[in-house]
Amino acid sequence: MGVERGTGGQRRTIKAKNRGEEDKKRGNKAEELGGTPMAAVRRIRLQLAVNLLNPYYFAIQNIAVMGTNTDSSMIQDSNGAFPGDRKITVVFVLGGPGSGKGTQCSKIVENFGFTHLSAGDLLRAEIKSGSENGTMISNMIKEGKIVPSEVTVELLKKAILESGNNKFLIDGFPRNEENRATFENVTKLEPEFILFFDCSEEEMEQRLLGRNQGRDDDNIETIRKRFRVFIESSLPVIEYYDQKGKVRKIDAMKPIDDIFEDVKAIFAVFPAKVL
Ligand SMILES: Nc1ncnc2c1ncn2[C@@H]1O[C@H](COP(=O)(O)OP(=O)(O)O)[C@@H](O)[C@H]1O
Ligand SMILES: Nc1ccn([C@@H]2O[C@H](COP(=O)(O)OP(=O)(O)O)[C@@H](O)[C@H]2O)c(=O)n1
Repeated sequence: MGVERGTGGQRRTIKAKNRGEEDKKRGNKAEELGGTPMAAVRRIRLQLAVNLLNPYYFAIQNIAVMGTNTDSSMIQDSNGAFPGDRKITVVFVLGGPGSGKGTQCSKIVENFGFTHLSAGDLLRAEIKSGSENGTMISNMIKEGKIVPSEVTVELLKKAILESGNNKFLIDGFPRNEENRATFENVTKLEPEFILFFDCSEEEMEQRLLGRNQGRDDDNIETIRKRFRVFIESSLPVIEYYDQKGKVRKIDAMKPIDDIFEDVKAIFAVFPAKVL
């Protein structure tokens, strides 16, 4: 399956040569935002170094992949005690801004008992919490840029470890190659598949302008920047998984309930939640 941009817009296949370009640009542009992203990464690395001196932290953070099942992984602490023999299932939910990822995730949660982890929601909660990374994250989101992966992966890892569930929809992640590689290195978790919502820019733009959630980034200028980032940085990740046969593409131009019928067919491999 070729991964193409938009159903109704100009269709073009995005080649892997774009991969990494946004990451390079972001590195150069980081200083424009006061050098804060790199400072945040340094802070996290320093914190990790301090944490490694703490035996309890080491015990809960040492995620080991057990067994030979390649579709799912077992995640355990170094003593085999926390969080127990949890078999973790991860589905990445990707698609352009406004393609309907969050809307469909809520329905999957209701019907299939997954826990929904939206990378964007976790980042926005981090801003609200008054975290020292808050200003940097807020600046990146206002610019439609991708927050350094160390920050986002830490938030996802914490949410997974704190959850009692073992099935996760990770929405809006991985958004670039760095997100993907960092998550894989840190958690050793491999997604079951990637649910990809394919929608034209025209439709996504209309939806975002009507979303009305008071988000700083749902204005026309930032929306267009987010579309560019999606094409340059996120589509190559979808192509990467497509080459592994892991992409389940959904026509996201349809009405919400029709889309969910298609989603349900894909999730039929998982047991339905007992209501
Ligand atoms: N299939 C659809 N048709 C029309 N509007 C939709 C559809 N899916 C979602 N929406 C609306 O579009 C907006 C963006 O949807 P959302 O799920 O927040 O997208 P994403 O999480 O991909 O950014 C929301 O206001 C939502 O209610
Ligand atoms: N993996 C991610 C996900 C979101 N983000 C940031 O959060 C913003 C909003 O992402 P989102 O997933 O909540 O919303 P949509 O752009 O999909 O509507 C993005 O434009 C990025 O600035 C990020 O940096 N890294």
